This record gives sequence, structure tokens and C-alpha cells, in this order.
Amino acid sequence: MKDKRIQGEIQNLKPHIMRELQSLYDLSVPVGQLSTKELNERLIAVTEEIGREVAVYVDRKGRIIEISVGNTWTVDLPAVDARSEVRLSGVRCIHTHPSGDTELSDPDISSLRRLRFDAMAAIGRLSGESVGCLGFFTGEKEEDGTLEVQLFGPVRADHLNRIRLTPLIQSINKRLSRERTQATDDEEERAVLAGIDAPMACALWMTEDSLAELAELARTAGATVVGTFIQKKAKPDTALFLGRGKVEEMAMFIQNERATLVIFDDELTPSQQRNLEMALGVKILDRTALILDIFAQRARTAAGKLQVELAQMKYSLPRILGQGLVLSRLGGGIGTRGPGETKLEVDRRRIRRRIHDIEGEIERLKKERLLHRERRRAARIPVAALVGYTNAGKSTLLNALTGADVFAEDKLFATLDPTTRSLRLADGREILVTDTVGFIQKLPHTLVQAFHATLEEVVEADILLHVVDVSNEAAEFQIEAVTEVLKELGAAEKPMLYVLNKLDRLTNGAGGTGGGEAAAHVDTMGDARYEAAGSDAAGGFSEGEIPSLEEVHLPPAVLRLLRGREGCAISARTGAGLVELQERIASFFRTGEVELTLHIPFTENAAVTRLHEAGRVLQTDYDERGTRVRVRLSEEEAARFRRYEIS
Ligand SMILES: Nc1nc2c(ncn2[C@@H]2O[C@H](COP(=O)(O)OP(=O)(O)OP(=O)(O)O)[C@@H](O)[C@H]2O)c(=O)[nH]1
Ligand SMILES: [Mg+2]
Repeated sequence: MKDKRIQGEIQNLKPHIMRELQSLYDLSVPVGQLSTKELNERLIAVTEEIGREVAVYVDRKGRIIEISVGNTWTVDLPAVDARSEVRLSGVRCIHTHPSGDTELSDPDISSLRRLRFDAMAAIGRLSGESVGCLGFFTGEKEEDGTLEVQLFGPVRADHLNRIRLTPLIQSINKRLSRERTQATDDEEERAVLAGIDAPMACALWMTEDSLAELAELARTAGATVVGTFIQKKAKPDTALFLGRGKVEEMAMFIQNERATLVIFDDELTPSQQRNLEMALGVKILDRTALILDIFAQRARTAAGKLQVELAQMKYSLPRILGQGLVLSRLGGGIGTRGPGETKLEVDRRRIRRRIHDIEGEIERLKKERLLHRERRRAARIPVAALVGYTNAGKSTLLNALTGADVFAEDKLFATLDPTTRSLRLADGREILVTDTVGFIQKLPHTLVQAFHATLEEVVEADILLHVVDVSNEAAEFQIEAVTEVLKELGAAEKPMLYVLNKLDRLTNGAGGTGGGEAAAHVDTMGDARYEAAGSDAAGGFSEGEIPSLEEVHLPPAVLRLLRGREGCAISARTGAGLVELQERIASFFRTGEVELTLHIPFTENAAVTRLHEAGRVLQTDYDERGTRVRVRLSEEEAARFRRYEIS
């Protein structure tokens, strides 16, 4: 039935070798698997005896269609149609290297190209163990137009057999035929989440909370979460992060659920990511990559885009150096987006150059911002910066306080770029309020670094308003996470006022993670005061309409969070507590100030101008000799004007 032909240098082969080679045709390989242990062992055994390369060619049904001895690159495969420019040939080559050095040689790679193999493996024995390397196309082209080849290994040969070839081949074909451009962007991304539950870890967060947040991040990035895997494990497996059994279980699940990516809650090493990709056959992302992807989608301004691109480059650099990440680069979608479309395809030198350029550009932006800030400082306008966990309600608060129109949304990282608005406090003082990017636990360092330029607004502010979502059960941990990031920025010691937000969500008795639209239920709970306040929208709250918080019975959860912290409770949505908040801010700026009454002779009129710049002039009168000014000044400034002081 089958033509048991053996091609190549078979002239001097002993009959028992020929018989052995011919009997290899009777073996078969499970569909979607590279090779089998038996096939590998028998190939290596023959090679060791004859000292020559042996190659078998396997089709996608797992049948051996050709066998050759000697140089694989001269082999003639009539069954292989390698003419198609847009598809792989459907045949893979598994061959031995007599030396045990299994790196694919240049001739190996050119025969991979010539015959457009699904994949090409080289196997051999090294210190008694079967090892191998795999080469395959990425679907991308090199600069010179030839197809880019990805190399994997050397690894143990049985490891190669665990690679799931089918999805790999599909992705490559898809990429080759360029269907992907439109198709995969519209295709639903079906995500599986994964994490480990380390009982001994000092992690503050409950694994479930952290994974719930990861699901929220995945949703924000546009994925549908189809399953979650948590494994109890003291520490991550160095090769696969999870245990081998768990990974196998996951592979089944992925197949059944048609999942397209797996997102891990912790940062993976480049090799874990590569191994998992090979074992699971789908794109593998970690929390960092997911956050970077969201940032990439959200970046609007030039500065925002640059900063995201910088962070992405820094993230991908070690991963490109360490080969792999093939599937994560194929097919577009989550994890592959970014301001620089080709970012993951450029080689490392180009990446380094680009990093250098961006850093220069960011440095320029930084200087520009510094100038702005200096101008503001010269104008003596104090600055309050809103900081806090993502989704805490910072932008909503800025809008409520200043009537600004900043985009606020019930998704993570709605804001990336800072917005500054001025606010006139009840005592007439004008301050600037800055809203900026939210923080999150395990915020990638690369991102914090990259965002230094915009986060400097925070570092330079006079006071931080730390907005906390009190309706979130993890509020205490979120405060902790924000504090960590502030430390990293060198802003942890700044004066801070805690602003416990979303009070309306707790006062309806639902507590905890209750319904999102709690405010709507407030009046049915007999506490209509918030509603009355809320009806007067953004920025327009006037005193008297709003209940003083002292009258309001604060829920125990809020009291707990306030313990030992300076701050107040508000609802940015309904406006409750905003007057108190403004009063707190005003009183902060008042302390450390003194009120003076000065008399400045007309001959020194320039001092009056300086006074207007240096402090807040409350009252001005004139007499025949000069100007009488009542003014509030910082202690420092006051010292310079003391000589004019009267009474
Ligand atoms: N119930 C209630 N919801 C609020 C309140 N303040 C904000 N929200 C909602 O919380 C969600 C997040 O608000 P944002 O203002 O976008 O939060 P943020 O802190 O700016 O978030 P990022 O920019 O993503 O870091 C939105 O859906 C708001 O409508 C509040 O006082 N009560
Ligand atoms: Mg925001």
C-alpha cells in the first residue's frame, strides 16, 4: 500500500538498518502533536549507529509520508505543495543531528523555508537525554522580504511533544494570509484568568479580590472572561507558573471554551510566558501586559501615548531577547495594541533606539510642564492633586468641585492624562485641582517610571486629596496600594487629606459591594437629604442645601477607614460633604499663614504689587501717606514685609 521508500544516502546501509527505517512508516503521531517518544528514540538510535542525519516527514493527520537519510535539505517531497504563498505545506520535518547539537542549522532553516514546513524539529541525545529544537514561521516577514522564523529550544524532546501544533499552525496561516487585520480585531476575545493562592505569601490581597479586579481589567480591555483558574501553591512553578497538571486541565478547558487568551494575575517571566504559550497554544498575557494594553487604548494625548509606548517597549525588550512570545505577537487584539503598531516586530536594536528617542521626547515634555508649574508657582496659586485607586471617583470629584467636564466612567483607568481646573474656595481663595491617572495594586514599575512626567503634578502639589471608594470591600488594601505607589514617586510624605467617596452607596443600607446605582435608592431609605443635594449638578452646590456631615450618621465602615487619618466623607455623585471638603482644603492652606495689616508709603508702591503676588490681599484702603493693606501671607513671606506692619 505504502511506498516504503527511503531517500538520500542509503548506499552503504546495513539491511537491518533499512528494515528499521522502513518499519518507522508503521508508526503514527497523535494529531496536533509534533512527534512521539518512540519515534524520537528510534530515530536517535539509528543516527547513533550510522552517524548520519535521519529525517521523517509527518503530515497533519500524523502519518509519516517520507523518510530520508543524510542532508535533509536535498530531500524531494512530491507530496508537499510548497507553492502557496499564503499557507504552510501541511507537513513537518523531524530530523536528528548526529552531534547532539540540536540548534537548527542554516541549511535546516532554508529547507524549512523552501518547503514551507509546518514546523521543523532537530533532535539528538545530549548527556543521555533526548533534547530538541523547533523552528517555525511567525507569519511575519523580515526586512529583506523572507519569512521570519522563530526558534525554540533546546529543550527536552518530550517537552516539544507537548506543544499544541494545531493552534500554532492556524495562527501562522492566518497571519500569512493576512485575514487577521480585520477579522481578529472584531473577533471576541475569550479570556481565561489564572492565579495562584499562596497561603504563606505576605500578599495583602485576597486572591479572589485580586482576580475579581483582574476580571474587571479584562472587561475594560474588551475581553469576555470565560473561566478562572486558581491553584493553591506556595510559590510559582519556575517553568509554567502553575503546576503541570493544572496547565493540562487548563488546556482542555481552553479547547472546550474556545478561549483565545489566558491572563495571569502576576507578572510572568519571559520563559514562563513562552512555555505556557507552547503548552496551551493560545496567547498568554500577565497583569502588566493587560494594564499596558488598556493604557494603550486609552492614551489620547501625545504625552500619554509616548509614555505608554515607552512602558510597552521596556516590558517587551527582555521578552524579545529571550525568543518566543510567538502567539502573543500573532493575530492582533489584546496585548498587541499600542500607539506604535509595529512595536513588537522591530528588533531589539531598534527598540533600544526608540526607547532612547522617547525618553528624550518625554524629557522635553517634562521641562515644558516644569515651566508651567513654575509659572503657577510664581502666581502663587496653590495646587491640590487628586490621587487614588483607579475608579475611586477622582474625575467625578473634579467635575463636581469645579464643573469641569472630565470623562468619568465605571471602567478602570478612565483617565490617563492630567487635567487641571481652578477652584474658588468659600473664603475666596483660588486653588488649582489636578486629576490624574489612577493607581492599582501591582502597578507595573515600568508604567510608574514612564508616567513620571505626568505624575510629577502629584509630586509637586501642595496637598494630595486621596480619593477612596468606601463602597469597595478592598478599600483598606487600595489605600495601601496607593501609598505604595506614592512612595515610589517620592510623594508619600506630602500633606494628605483622605476623601472617602461614594458615601451614597453605603447609606442605602446595602453596604459593601452593593448596587452601582445606590444613590437612586437613598430617598426610599428615608434619607432624602443627599438626593436634594444631588439634584443640583456639577459644581453648583451651595451651602444650606447640603447636610452637614456631622448630622449624618457615618456608617461603621467609613468610621473605620477614617480612624487615625485626616479626612472626610463625601459623595461626589450627590454632592454630600463637598462643602466640608472645601472647608478642609481652605483650612489647610490657611494654617502656616499669618494675617497682617501693613502700611506701605506711596514712595514704595512697588511693595503693594509684590504683596499681590506673594499672598492674598483681603482689604485695601488709602490715606494721605500711603496704602493700608490687610493681607494673608505665608510665614516666610510675612518676614519680608514685617517692616510695614502696623498695630
Ligand atoms: N455611587 C457613586 N458613584 C460614584 C461616585 N463617584 C464616582 N462614582 C462612579 O464611579 C465610577 C468611576 O468614577 P471616575 O470618576 O471615573 O473614577 P476615577 O477615580 O477618575 O477613575 P480612573 O480615572 O479610572 O482612575 C463612575 O462610574 C462614577 O460615576 C459617588 O460618589 N457615588
Ligand atoms: Mg478618572
